Amino acid sequence: MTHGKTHKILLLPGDGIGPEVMAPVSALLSEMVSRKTIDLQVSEALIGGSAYDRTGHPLPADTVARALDSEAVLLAAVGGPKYDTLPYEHRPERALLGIREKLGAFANLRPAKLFPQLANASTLKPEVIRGLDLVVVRELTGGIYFGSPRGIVTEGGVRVGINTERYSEPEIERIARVAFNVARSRKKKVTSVDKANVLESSVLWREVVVRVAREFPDVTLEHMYVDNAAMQLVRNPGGFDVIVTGNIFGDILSDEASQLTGSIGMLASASVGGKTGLYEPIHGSAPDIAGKDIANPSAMFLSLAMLLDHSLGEPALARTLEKAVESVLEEGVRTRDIAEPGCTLVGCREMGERISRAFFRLLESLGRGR
Ligand SMILES: NC(=O)C1=CN([C@@H]2O[C@H](COP(=O)(O)OP(=O)(O)OC[C@H]3O[C@@H](n4cnc5c(N)ncnc54)[C@H](O)[C@@H]3O)[C@@H](O)[C@H]2O)C=CC1
Ligand SMILES: CC(C)CC(=O)C(=O)O
Ligand SMILES: [Mg+2]
Repeated sequence: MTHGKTHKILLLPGDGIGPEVMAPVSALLSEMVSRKTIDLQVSEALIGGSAYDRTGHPLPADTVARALDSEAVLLAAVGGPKYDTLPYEHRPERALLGIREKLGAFANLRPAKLFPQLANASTLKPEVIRGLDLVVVRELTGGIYFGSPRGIVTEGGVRVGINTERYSEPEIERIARVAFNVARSRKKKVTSVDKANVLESSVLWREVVVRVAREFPDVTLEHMYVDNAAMQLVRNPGGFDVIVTGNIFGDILSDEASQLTGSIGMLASASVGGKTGLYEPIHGSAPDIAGKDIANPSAMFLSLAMLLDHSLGEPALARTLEKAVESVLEEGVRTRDIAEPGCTLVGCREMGERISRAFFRLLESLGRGR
């Protein structure tokens, strides 16, 4: 099972439910190491509000250095009401954008796939979501979250909040190429989502995507305005294969897509483009449920699966971990967000333990565990 090389990964549990959903994943990794499933060096660092409390900075230099020195980073979530009144530079969310930028993780892949066991957990009719399987390819290090000028200024005695949406041709080209390549391994369809009827940044986005599409004649390209895309996602999600879009539109559409799969607690992501891959559930720190042991850790496990696949070259372990999540769902075990009548309702810790046990059981049945 080991490849003779020690992989190095960094865990960033963060805030709110972050440490709760990270704990069972960290335990799984420790057991993988002690069983010699994989040769791995795992360490942990601070990010977000918890880093601010301990060091006065939400993204300590030590965290950035250790992230850059790792093959992959697994991040849970940051933020919380306690930090909402801090100036932007000190906010946990700034640290999140900062680590993405420092790692050069410009392409955020957010697959939304329906586990058939959760067909009734979605708020949409089963016939609408049957077979749902799409990927949002979100540009992650540009757009309005990063553009300048930004800030709150006073103009003629009136306070004005300013943010800037901007995209350069190279930024659009590289994210478009990622999306077309992803589509090549799937149903060969890309839907580029923009607001080209009102935004110049979107006019350029569309022009560049059309140009890149010529390199991929086997992939079908369609364009959609973001307002229509938001509607089509709940009307006919099966019409999508790969959605490529900018930072803010991708953020919003992927949360919408998550609900089609039953819960935001089910959706993982991979942010790639730099030397070190960054893997995160798409959800936030969920302050409303933090500390109650009711969060769903599945997205955190599925993010580890993406890490094993994309950064560590371990697709078999990744598929086994996905199957472990599926087998626990198949047993009718549910956290509160995906509960249904007759299910076995469990907390975050127990859900995590069950996924881990299923993982090692499946590995053993494949002759890959002890
Ligand atoms: N990647 C990150 O670290 C992100 C951080 N945030 C931050 O998180 C904080 C809360 O933001 P919200 O808008 O409330 O978004 P959120 O994603 O944290 O929560 C939205 C809703 O989904 C539920 N939820 C989220 N994850 C869940 C899970 N694993 N299991 C069960 N239910 C889950 C929450 O209870 C809440 O009702 C804010 O400070 C925000 O800035 C938000 C999104 C992403
Ligand atoms: C700070 C936000 C941009 C985080 C978020 O909502 C996300 O990346 O999905
Ligand atoms: Mg989001």
